[in-house]
Amino acid sequence: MTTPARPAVLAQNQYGKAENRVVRITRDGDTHHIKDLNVSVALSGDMEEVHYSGSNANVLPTDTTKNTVYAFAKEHGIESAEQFGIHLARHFVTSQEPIGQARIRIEEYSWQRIGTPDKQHSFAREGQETRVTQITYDGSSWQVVSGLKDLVVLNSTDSEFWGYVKDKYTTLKETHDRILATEVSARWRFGWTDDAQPAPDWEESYAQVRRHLLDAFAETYSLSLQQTLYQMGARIIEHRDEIDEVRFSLPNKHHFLVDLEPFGLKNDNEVYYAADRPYGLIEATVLRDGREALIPVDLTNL
Ligand SMILES: O=c1[nH]c(=O)c2[nH]c(=O)[nH]c2[nH]1
Repeated sequence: MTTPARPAVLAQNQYGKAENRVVRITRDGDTHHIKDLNVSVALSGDMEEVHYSGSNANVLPTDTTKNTVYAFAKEHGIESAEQFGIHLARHFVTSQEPIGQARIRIEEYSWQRIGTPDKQHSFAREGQETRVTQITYDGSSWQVVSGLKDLVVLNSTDSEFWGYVKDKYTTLKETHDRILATEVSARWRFGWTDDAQPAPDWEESYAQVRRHLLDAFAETYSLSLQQTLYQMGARIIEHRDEIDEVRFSLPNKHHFLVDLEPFGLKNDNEVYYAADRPYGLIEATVLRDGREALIPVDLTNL
């Protein structure tokens, strides 16, 4: 029997439970460890019928995907966000015939120990960045893209901006000493794609990539945020063999010198107005030479 022609055909589709908030405590005697994740599951595969006719025969309920996240937190623990995402993706693809691909996105919120050394069960939520990862698995090949967002950094000197194009609308004054500040959103893609290769040490990798990124921001004498961006990416590519690609989205958090002359005061790079908008938005990918750029251009969707 041939299927009737349809004027409207189903294209890309995925489904799953988004934003499963899971907190896992591991008790090592009196020393407790905490992992705090927000896990989103998106499954795709042979899902035409549920859309066309409403048959749910191939549909693993999103409620089940939620339960799986919590059950896996108990059964397998959460060694790292990446490892946990890999476990989940492998499970959905290998246990359900109609599911051809799983995408697991995870945000991780970090907690710092507080309290006395004899009581290792109190924590304060760290106000800095959110760690993120996205795991995609199609039954044979992995893609792991990790990163961070909302990491605000500032250099109070060693930043200049001059020598730029000037047309009839240009009013910006050249500067040889300015504040450079940004809220880093970065994603890095691992070269690891195959179960046959040893997987990276995900926790160590995150710590080292973050360190190189921050060191490069702090140590670069900047002639533009674009130059600083490239230095941050290059430092990661040069020091971390497991990473093939880094993408940044860097809002330039402008700090404008306030004119204090009306008050008879000299402003010698001391008092700034921190503008929140509009902001320059500097975005680029830094790639290991010879590799393909695969991280999406728009990081707000990742
Ligand atoms: O680092 C900068 N890059 C720019 O492209 C730019 N444009 C601008 O107005 N200020 C800055 N700063």
